[in-house]
Amino acid sequence: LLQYPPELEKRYTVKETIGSGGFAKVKLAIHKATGEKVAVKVMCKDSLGEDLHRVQLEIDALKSLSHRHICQLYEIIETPVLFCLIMEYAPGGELFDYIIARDRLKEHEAVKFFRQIAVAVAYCHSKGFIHRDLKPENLLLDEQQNLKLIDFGLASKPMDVKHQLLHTCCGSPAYAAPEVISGQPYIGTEADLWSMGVLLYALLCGFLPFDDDNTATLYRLIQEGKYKVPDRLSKESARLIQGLLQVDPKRRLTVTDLLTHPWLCSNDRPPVQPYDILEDVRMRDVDMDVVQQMAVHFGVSLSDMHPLVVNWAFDKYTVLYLSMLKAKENGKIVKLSRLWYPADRVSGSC
Ligand SMILES: Cn1cc(Br)cc1C(=O)Nc1[nH]nc2c1CN(C(=O)N[C@H](CN1CCCC1)c1ccccc1)C21CC1
Repeated sequence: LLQYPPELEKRYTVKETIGSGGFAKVKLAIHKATGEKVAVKVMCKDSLGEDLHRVQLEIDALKSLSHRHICQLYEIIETPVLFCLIMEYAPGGELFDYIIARDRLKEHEAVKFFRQIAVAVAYCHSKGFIHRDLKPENLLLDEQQNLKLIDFGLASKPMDVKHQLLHTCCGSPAYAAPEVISGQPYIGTEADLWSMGVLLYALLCGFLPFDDDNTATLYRLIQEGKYKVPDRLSKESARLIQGLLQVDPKRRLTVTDLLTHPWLCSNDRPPVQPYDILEDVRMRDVDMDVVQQMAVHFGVSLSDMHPLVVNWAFDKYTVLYLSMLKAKENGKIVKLSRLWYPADRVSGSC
């Protein structure tokens, strides 16, 4: 790959590639100031072609979404030829590989994961975003075996998320809703819920409900909406899958039905709290201890540092604040070294 931007090299040590697909490459990197691992999604502008607008969609979505089950955007470094998205690193890899390694998940583990996915999708919908590509490949495991939703490149933000009709047929065919593949205008939230049904089936069975090498056959199977339910599935889980894999989107469960479904609140798990869906790191109070450490690091006053953090510019202040917060939540003590090169000092009063 061509040389990385100086801005990236200065504050990150770029390591090996951990993912490559389509028009992007994901590298592991170390955030020098905190020692924390991050993932850098690098995209060359000139090889993006008409995918450039997808990157813009993904950036807009990621800048608006901040939730514990969505892979957090930390910093954006853009040059005339490159986009570099510095993002949260999930060391557990893709949920897809996790399922394959175990054949299929036990019910109690599927409940745990599916609840996290449901809360993440409910949060996205509440912020007006449709993911449109929900599948196990787009769910990563973090160090605590919790899920992080990624790949918002197909996401869309219709004005009225509940009623605005979408037209683009996109996402992976096996997870696509009947109304999406039939080319009719469809409501994004309803299409995401169908994909959740396919996802839940894959978690519990280890294979797909609708699968065929021939795409035309696959489409027919999806539009018929007939699939086999293995006997070993519990009645409750089979009923939930049936509620999600309704060919008629008007008969399909909504995300609210989903969050209150008995199967999700089984094994004495408390019902999902409204906070779980509204949580936004930015709406939480700013952690003033972290801001104070940053002020010392940059050699400025707390009152100069605070506005730079709550500015959420996805710049070197945003990544430092979020990286420190994550380390703190993981019980790690991060000692920020004092900056010696004045050029890096905060511009303005100092
Ligand atoms: C695979 N793996 C194994 C370990 Br250990 C860690 C990982 C890993 O990927 N961790 C990780 N942390 N944060 C990220 C990743 C991967 N990653 C990704 O965004 N990964 C996606 C994976 N998509 C799934 C279907 C098609 C591609 C990707 C998108 C474009 C190009 C390459 C990769 C981010 C940046 C958000």
